[in-house]
Amino acid sequence: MPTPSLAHPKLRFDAVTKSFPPSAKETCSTIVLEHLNLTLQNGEFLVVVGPSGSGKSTLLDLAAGLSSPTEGQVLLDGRSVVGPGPDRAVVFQNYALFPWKTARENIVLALDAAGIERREQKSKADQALSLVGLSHIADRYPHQLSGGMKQRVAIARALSVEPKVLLMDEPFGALDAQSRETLQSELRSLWRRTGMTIMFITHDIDEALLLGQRIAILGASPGRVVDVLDLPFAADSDIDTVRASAEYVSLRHYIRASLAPSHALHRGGLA
Ligand SMILES: Nc1ncnc2c1ncn2[C@@H]1O[C@H](COP(=O)(O)OP(=O)(O)OP(=O)(O)O)[C@@H](O)[C@H]1O
Repeated sequence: MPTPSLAHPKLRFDAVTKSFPPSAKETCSTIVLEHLNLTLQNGEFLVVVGPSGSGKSTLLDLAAGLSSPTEGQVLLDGRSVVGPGPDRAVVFQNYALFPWKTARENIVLALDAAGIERREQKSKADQALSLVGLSHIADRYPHQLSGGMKQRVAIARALSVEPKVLLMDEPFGALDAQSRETLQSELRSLWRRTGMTIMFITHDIDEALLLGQRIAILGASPGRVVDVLDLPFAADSDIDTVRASAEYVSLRHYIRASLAPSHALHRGGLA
């Protein structure tokens, strides 16, 4: 019998609809995602872009098991996701580090929650910090770290439990341009080294083009996948060369047009 990881995609949204019940002043439910299909293969780096309110975070929460679909299902290795688990780690925009714990202790907490034996926790935390180049700040508290360092600790914490899938919700959104660029290139090289499956949410088109292998474009009201683009850039290409290429410029135009409120998708007619 084939193993599930060979027989199934790593992560699959199968005809997923998500609606929220009406609040006290509303009469109708809000349908956020409707019959959405999306697949991530093992080891793939997929970026999801979409206008504000199109349901990107809702989609990521479903993959994380933080909420459940109203209809359809989310499958990890062919099995229905029924809640959070150490096989999926989430990195949010706001770091979510405990301020009274050092960088290492923040990671140890996650390892403890994932059921890693106590005697292995420190070495695993140190390994994860080393992966993101932060071995030297293991004993510092979050207030002693820059925004970029805090986000690296959050990424190290996510990686420490060796998840099958890394789910990232605008992880670099709060950073200055330079830290953002540095972390983008570090994430890309981490992905190449680890072969992890990554689902990354952003509304920054350049970030999407520079990071992903594929980009899924969500449309709004209700959210659905309007297009999935395969990116032609090699994983180890030089960023400046990619940015200057005609393909990059053309794809950027296309995605911008797709995200505009009255998007007219004329892919063939792009400059
Ligand atoms: N718990 C909830 N109850 C009701 N509506 C919700 C809930 N969570 C999200 N929504 C609605 O779902 C829609 C999609 O929200 P979501 O945060 O997924 O969008 P997004 O694409 O990530 O937006 P942004 O880019 O602005 O972060 C929004 O209209 C939001 O108001």
